[in-house]
Amino acid sequence: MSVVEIYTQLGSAMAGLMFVWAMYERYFPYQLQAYVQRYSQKLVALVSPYFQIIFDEYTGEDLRRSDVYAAIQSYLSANSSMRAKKLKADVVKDSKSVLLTMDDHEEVTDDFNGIKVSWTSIKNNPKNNSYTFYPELDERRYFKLIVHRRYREIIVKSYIDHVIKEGKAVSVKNRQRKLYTNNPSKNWYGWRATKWSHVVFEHPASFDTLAMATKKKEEIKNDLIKFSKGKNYYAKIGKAWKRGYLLYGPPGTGKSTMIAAMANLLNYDVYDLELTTVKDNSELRKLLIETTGKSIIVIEDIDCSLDLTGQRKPKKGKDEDDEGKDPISKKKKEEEEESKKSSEVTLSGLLNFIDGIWSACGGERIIVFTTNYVEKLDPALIRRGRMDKHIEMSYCCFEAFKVLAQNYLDIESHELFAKIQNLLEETKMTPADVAENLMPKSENEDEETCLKKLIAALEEARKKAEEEAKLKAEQEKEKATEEEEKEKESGKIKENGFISNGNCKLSEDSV
Ligand SMILES: Nc1ncnc2c1ncn2[C@@H]1O[C@H](COP(=O)(O)OP(=O)(O)OP(=O)(O)O)[C@@H](O)[C@H]1O
Repeated sequence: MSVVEIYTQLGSAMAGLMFVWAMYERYFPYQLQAYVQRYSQKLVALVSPYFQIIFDEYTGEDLRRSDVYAAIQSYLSANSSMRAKKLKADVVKDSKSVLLTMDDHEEVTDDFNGIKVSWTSIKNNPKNNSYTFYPELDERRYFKLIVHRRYREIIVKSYIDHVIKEGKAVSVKNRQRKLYTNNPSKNWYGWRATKWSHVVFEHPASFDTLAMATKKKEEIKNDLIKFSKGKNYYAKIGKAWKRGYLLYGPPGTGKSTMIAAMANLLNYDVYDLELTTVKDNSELRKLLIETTGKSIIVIEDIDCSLDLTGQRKPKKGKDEDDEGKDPISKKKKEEEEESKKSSEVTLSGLLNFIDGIWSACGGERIIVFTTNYVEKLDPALIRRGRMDKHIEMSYCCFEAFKVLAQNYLDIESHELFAKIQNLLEETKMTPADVAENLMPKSENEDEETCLKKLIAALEEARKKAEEEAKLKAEQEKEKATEEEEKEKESGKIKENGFISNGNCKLSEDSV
C-alpha cells in the first residue's frame, strides 16, 4: 500500500469517526451520555496505572466555595506561572501587581520529593443550556490531580497537605485585606437582617507611626506577634485561639489608630461591629460565625453601644402611653420604639460572643473593645480572660511627641524640644491635638513655625487648666464652708434640744 493510499484511508477513517462523534453528541440522549462517560471512566481507571483525585470548586449541600480548591488554585498560580502555556491574569493589591492563575483546561506538572504529579484545571459547561433553568448552576470547575498508583499513600498523606498549606500561605500574601461592617438590610420576606459588607482595608497606620511610649509599644507588638504564632500553644493549653484587647482612654488618644496598626502588623482583616444594628443575641452569634480567621473584631465605644446591664427595661403597656396622641406622633413614637427595641443584645449575649462555645469556631481572632469611660463598663465584660490585655491610651508624653515630630516634620531633635518636654509634663494634650498643631498648614510653615504653634497651644492649654483648677478649688472651698456652717447650725439646734422639721419645731423627746 502506497503512502498516498494510507493517508487517504486514514483521512476517511478520521472523517468517519468525527461524524459518528458529532452524531453521538447531538442525538444520543444527554442522560445516557452521562452513563457512558461514567462507565468508560471506570473502565479506564481499572486498566490505567494512574489514579486521580478531583477537587471541586463548590462543595457541600449549600454549595460553598471550597477552601481547598482556593488553596490549590493559589498553590498552582505560584508554581505554574513559569510552566503553563495559558494563564489568566487578575489584578491584586492596590492594582499594583498581577496574579497569574492557570487557565481552564490547562495542565501543569509538579514535583514532590522526586514524584511527578499532574494537575489539570477543568471547566465543564452545561451540555445544553436550554434544558436548565439556571444554566450557570450547572457549570462545574474542578482540579484533577493525576499520579501513579504506586505513590498513592505519600500523595494522600503528605502531598495534598503540603499543597494546601503552601497555597494558604500564598493566598494570605496576595490577598487584599478587607474592612467589614454590619449593615441592616431587608431580606426577601421583608425581615430585617444584619449582614457583613466590606471595602478594601487601606489604613496606613503602623506601630512605627503610632505615638506612644516605646516600651509600651514594644510590649503590645510582642504580645500580638506571640499570639499570631501561638496556634500550637493555644491547642496545648486547651484554649480557643483568640485574644481580647481593651483600649481605653480619652478621645483622640489613638485607639482607632492602634487597631489599624494591629491589623497592618498581623495582616488581618477588620470586622467593625456596630452593636446597635444587631437585632438580638442569635443574630450576633450568626455574625460571629460568618467572620473568618486572621481577623480583628472591633466594637468601638462599647460603653455607649448598648444598655448592657443584662436587664431589659420592662415594656410599658401600649394603650397606657398612646392615649390622647394624634396619629402622626403615635407613628413617630412607634418608629422610635421600633429602633429602640431593634437591638435586644444582652450582656450575656455579648459575653457568649466573646468566649462562649461558638467563639472558638475559626480561631486566630482578636476581639477589641474601645471605650472612653472604662469605669462605666460591667466588670464581667472586661475581666481578664475575656479582655486579656487592658491598654490605656493616654495623653501625649514626650516620647510620643517625638514620634509625631518625626511623622509630621521629619525631625528627630530641635532646640525647642526641651521646652515642649517641660510643657508636656505639666499639661494634658491628646496626640490628636499635638498632631494637628504639628501639621504644616501651608508651604510657608516650616518646622520651627509648627513647633512654636504647638508651644503656644500647650501654653494656652496649661493656662486653661490652671484657671479650671483654681475655679474648682474655689468651688470646693465654698462647698466646704457651706457644709461647715450647716454642721454648726445643726450643732446649735441640738444644743438647744430641738430638731427643725419645716415649720414646726419638735422637742427631741417627742420624736
Ligand atoms: N497615638 C497616636 N499616634 C498617632 N496618631 C494619633 C494618635 N492618637 C491620635 N492620633 C491622630 O489623631 C487622629 C484621631 O485619633 P483616633 O481616631 O485614633 O483616636 P481615638 O482614641 O480612637 O478617638 P475616639 O475615642 O474619639 O474614637 C488620628 O487620625 C491620628 O492622626
